[in-house]
Amino acid sequence: MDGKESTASGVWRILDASLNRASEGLRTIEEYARFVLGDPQLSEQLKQLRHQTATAAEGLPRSQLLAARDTPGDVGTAIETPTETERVDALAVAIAAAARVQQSLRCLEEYGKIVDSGIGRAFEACRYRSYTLFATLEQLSQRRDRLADCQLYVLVDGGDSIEAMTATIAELAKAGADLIQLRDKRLNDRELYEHAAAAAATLRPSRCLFIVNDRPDIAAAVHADGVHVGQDELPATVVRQIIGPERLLGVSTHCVAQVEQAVSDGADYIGCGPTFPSGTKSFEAFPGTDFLRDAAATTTLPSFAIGGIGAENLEYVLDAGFSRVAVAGAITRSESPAAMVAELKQRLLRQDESTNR
Ligand SMILES: Cc1ncc(COP(=O)(O)OP(=O)(O)O)c(N)n1
Ligand SMILES: Cc1nc(C(=O)O)sc1CCOP(=O)(O)O
Ligand SMILES: [Mg+2]
Repeated sequence: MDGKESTASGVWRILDASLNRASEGLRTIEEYARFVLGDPQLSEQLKQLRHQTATAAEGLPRSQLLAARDTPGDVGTAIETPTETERVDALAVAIAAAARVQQSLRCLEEYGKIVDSGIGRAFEACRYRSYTLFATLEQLSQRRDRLADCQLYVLVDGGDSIEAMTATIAELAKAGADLIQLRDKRLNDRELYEHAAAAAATLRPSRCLFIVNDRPDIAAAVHADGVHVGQDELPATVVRQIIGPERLLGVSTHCVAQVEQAVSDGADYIGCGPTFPSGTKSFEAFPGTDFLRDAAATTTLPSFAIGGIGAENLEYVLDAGFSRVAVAGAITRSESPAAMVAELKQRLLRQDESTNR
């Protein structure tokens, strides 16, 4: 082989190896989105990118790629970096795969230009698309991580004053509430914003997440951790556009069809209820614990049972397969809110340990 020929064969070997690396990496990431995150939208988008990459590769004759392949003669197969053999968790696997995909797409783009400038452009489009998709994957994974250990969600209203409300939520967070939602239908926009800003500032140094009910605009304005919307508020997909990729999005569900819709709309968690008659909000129908069982069988998304739940009926919720609850009256109407938070939390944690969630 003369110098020219060996350069040409080297280029085909790069293209062959890069194509294999890109498609294997994309499949690795797709499996994470599908089986770990269980996110239908992201899985579909990753699949589309895998297909787009395969389409871009149609410009590279397969016979030529195969003819240039020489795995035993590859001087790089024996080179291993220390980090290559270590992956701490599934996300680390996906992130490492994402880095390999981007490097491979860049190689395909640059060396593909030698074959045909159109091929370079096709792989460039794949690379740009991968940046956005991989960022979405990491952001989604981070949101899920934040919720992973959250079990007790407390809904509070604005109280008699901002000072009284912040004192209450600080106490609840200290006692073990994992998430606190500001839900107050009496306040006007300005008042709600001021209460939410104070609540967000109070909880920011704690490990307790702060969620605003109903209002994505206010959640974003006060830098809350997330927003919760029901079936009568803006659609979840629109809410996501308002709050961005980093904030949590919770959706109320009352039947299995709504659970499925919330999952496909990209909710980070769902509320499932009403479970029992509630002193906080009146309902005409109660899907009850049957719905909790159905919801638990439908999704792996963090799911909080809600509606009339307290120490006296928690066992029925736990029996239905839930180890997460959202409560208002059981805490706020208790003589000792902090003690009630501690009691519910302890029982939820015990349930979690026994079922090894
Ligand atoms: C955690 C959680 N689950 C359900 C709800 C109820 O939301 P929605 O149906 O929108 O009713 P309102 O709370 O707005 O009256 C919730 N707020 N939180
Ligand atoms: C606001 C709300 N939404 C529900 C639903 O099922 O969607 S139940 C509910 C009331 C929650 O308060 P309490 O714990 O006092 O019953
Ligand atoms: Mg609502």
